[in-house]
Amino acid sequence: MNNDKPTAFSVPVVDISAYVQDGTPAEREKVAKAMDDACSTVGFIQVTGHGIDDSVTDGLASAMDDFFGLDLESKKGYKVEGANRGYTAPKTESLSLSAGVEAASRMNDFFEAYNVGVEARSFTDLDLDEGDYGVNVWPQIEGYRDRVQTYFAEASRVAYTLTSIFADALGLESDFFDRITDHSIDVLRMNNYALPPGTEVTLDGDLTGMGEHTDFGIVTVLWADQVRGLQVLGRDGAWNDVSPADGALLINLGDLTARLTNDRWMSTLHRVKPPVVNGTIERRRSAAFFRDGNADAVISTLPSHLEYDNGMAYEPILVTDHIAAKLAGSRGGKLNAAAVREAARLREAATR
Ligand SMILES: O=C(O)CCC(=O)C(=O)O
Ligand SMILES: [Fe+2]
Repeated sequence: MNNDKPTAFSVPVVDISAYVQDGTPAEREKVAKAMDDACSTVGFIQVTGHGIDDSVTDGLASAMDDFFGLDLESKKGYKVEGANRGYTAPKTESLSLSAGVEAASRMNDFFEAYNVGVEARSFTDLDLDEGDYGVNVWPQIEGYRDRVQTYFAEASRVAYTLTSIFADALGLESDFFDRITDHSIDVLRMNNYALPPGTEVTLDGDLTGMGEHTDFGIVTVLWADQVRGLQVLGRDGAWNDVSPADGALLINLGDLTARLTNDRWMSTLHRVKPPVVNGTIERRRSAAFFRDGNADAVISTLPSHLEYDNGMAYEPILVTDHIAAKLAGSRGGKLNAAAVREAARLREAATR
């Protein structure tokens, strides 16, 4: 069976304006219900009514173009060893290792990325470890930092709105997520999928833009341009193309939310395979804002979800330990043996 065949798969659209603005309790209840359905059936959602102005996303896209347009040597000047920050050159990461499987092609992913995020030092009243968060480096490009930080603040606001909706949808106290995300490890990974000019490609089968993986944390707010490439693993085990509708943001759940809900809400496997057009790949851009949770928070399955999935609950896990094991896979080349459930789903998809 061909895994790449399009199927009748669709990503639910949820309009969150009742939470962004002052919606009535009844309007909010409808949103929370739609979110619960989407999170328990697909794990990827198109979000409209988020309130991020086009000028802000245009600013982000232009900042990304300015940086990725530099020559490789200049970009490499912004590499940061041992932290999830700065420039990642093509083929230095392998996301599938974070999900516990070797890539079929044994080739690292060809995306390049630039990461910025929340720093421990911004919480002056807390004694946090800088190593759990990371320290930003900023390219010497006029207005880059402003444009990226403006988008970052907006993505953070949307992530906050989303976790308020999650609390209602899961029947939790309204401050449940605030308690585990009020000094969250948040990272914005700006991704560029492009091959160096002149690289000829004949087949796209073995080219991995970004290997199959689940996101690590609580929720991801994903801005992507409309070039094809993102594929999501459906419940039926087939890979499905996904691209955002005009003005919509994609959101998806990470492993920590799957742990909270004992997999009733899905941390969906996804990967990127940009299309090959006229012998080269079509350039594609995305920016993933990850809300990973407080480094010192312990994530345990919610009592209301312990019986889901035959009573097989996850062990409680410290956020920083979980993220470190995932990063050791994607950035450190070390197979993540703890990703048992993700690896099993991937192996099953590979047999189809
Ligand atoms: O490029 C995309 O659309 C997805 C990126 C992604 O999955 C990630 O950065 O974790
Ligand atoms: Fe991802």
